[in-house]
Amino acid sequence: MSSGNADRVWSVDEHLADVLRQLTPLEPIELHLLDAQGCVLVDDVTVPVALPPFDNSSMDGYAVRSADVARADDASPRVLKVIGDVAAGDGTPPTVHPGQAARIMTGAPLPPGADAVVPVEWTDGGTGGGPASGMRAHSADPAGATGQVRVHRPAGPGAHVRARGSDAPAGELALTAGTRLGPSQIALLAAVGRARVRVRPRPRVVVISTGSELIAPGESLGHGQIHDSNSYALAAAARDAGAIAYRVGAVADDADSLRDALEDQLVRADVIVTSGGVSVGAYDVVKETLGEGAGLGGRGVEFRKLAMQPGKPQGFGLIGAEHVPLLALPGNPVSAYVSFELFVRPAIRTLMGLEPVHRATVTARCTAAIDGSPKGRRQFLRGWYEAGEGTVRPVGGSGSHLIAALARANALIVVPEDVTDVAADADVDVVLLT
Ligand SMILES: Nc1nc2c(c(=O)[nH]1)N[C@H]1C(S)=C(S)[C@@H](COP(=O)(O)OP(=O)(O)OC[C@H]3O[C@@H](n4cnc5c(N)ncnc54)[C@H](O)[C@@H]3O)O[C@H]1N2
Ligand code: MOO
Repeated sequence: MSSGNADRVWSVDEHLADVLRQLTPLEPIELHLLDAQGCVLVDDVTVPVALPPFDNSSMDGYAVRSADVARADDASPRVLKVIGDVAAGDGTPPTVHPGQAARIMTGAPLPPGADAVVPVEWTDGGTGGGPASGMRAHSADPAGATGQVRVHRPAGPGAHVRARGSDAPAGELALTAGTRLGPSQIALLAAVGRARVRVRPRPRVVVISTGSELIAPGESLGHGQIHDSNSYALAAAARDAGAIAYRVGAVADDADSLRDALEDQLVRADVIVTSGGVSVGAYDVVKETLGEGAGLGGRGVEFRKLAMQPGKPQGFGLIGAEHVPLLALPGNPVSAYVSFELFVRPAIRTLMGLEPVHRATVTARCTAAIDGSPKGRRQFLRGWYEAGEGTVRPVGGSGSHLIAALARANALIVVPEDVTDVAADADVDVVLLT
């Protein structure tokens, strides 16, 4: 499949729909918790054991029987016998009988017999003096776990006790399928004892830039050469979208080199993104190679013209035995990046099962006039969006080589197909890039 109906001009929405229609979310796999960060859970997770699993203290203090301290006050502190320490992790705490207290640490299990905790600040801390501000380290003062304690304030039943299951009872739904795993969801999974979870994995996105003029950053330029910025931009954008990016260095404008690179990369790719070589020049190697099927199998790549600026020439298809989606983006740096945001990012998010697949679009007041937007093409101008003011201003011009202006933008201003001029202070649609 080389170019389909070469004269047909596709709208942005038609191309996007065609790409997404041909993608299916990746098969779920089981991953360690941290490897699953940012991924979508595919199963409901229930709480296997109550959280917390046992009644425990929320304060450093003394585990008591609440009836013993019901009338304690500064004038007549209640004196209790200290029978030992209960530290966090203690499996066999002593039983607290009437008239007794056990020194207890935050998170330690409430000992049998006790039904409340008195914070150490409400006691003399076993010193025989005034209210304590804390406990001395057990290593420095082992005697603190014995002797007497004077309690100055009452603690009712359940005071400073975190009841078993008060966070999440056993059997309760912890997380529902479809939840994206951020740090707090990972905290909950770990807390309920899950080490691994089934999620849709991050797609492995192989980024290949093409062009015999391209030199790696860090190397000095000869005449006619430029640094390869697209493979960096696209790999970074792929990561930002949630993918694992494999950046392949620039491939020369030579069909055999590109075919070799694709054959090498197909085994590890869930998506392939190329940049350059898709317009109408004599060295447009991506079009030349993939348009002829590349001998790579799959359904082939179709090259199209889109009614957009930048990003007019685009290729899309499924290649190789595994029908790996390949998006061939134009080489101009702004065209490549804008195309990524509009088509590749939604593709990545679709494969991950993430919603929404698109960047947010808002309406904003455009503080400067725009003129000369190409008729019949949806234009995406770079802009700076001020959320607090609800305004946007164009940054740089419309040229698709303006990388410096792109780096100062945080949004794309959308000028519709049927609009060529926008008056200052008119409302425009803005795609937010952050
Ligand atoms: N006669 C016509 N010429 C062009 C047309 C057209 O319709 N008729 N379309 C123009 C448009 S629009 C675009 S976009 C570009 C797309 O060209 P290609 O995808 O074939 O890209 P290249 O020719 O390889 O490169 C274009 C431009 O971008 C620079 N480039 C390429 N790769 C990188 C990279 N990795 N890092 C930095 N810069 C890169 C390259 O040096 C060129 O300057 O075609 C127009 N021409
Ligand atoms: O479509 Mo090209 O991307 O206008 O520069």
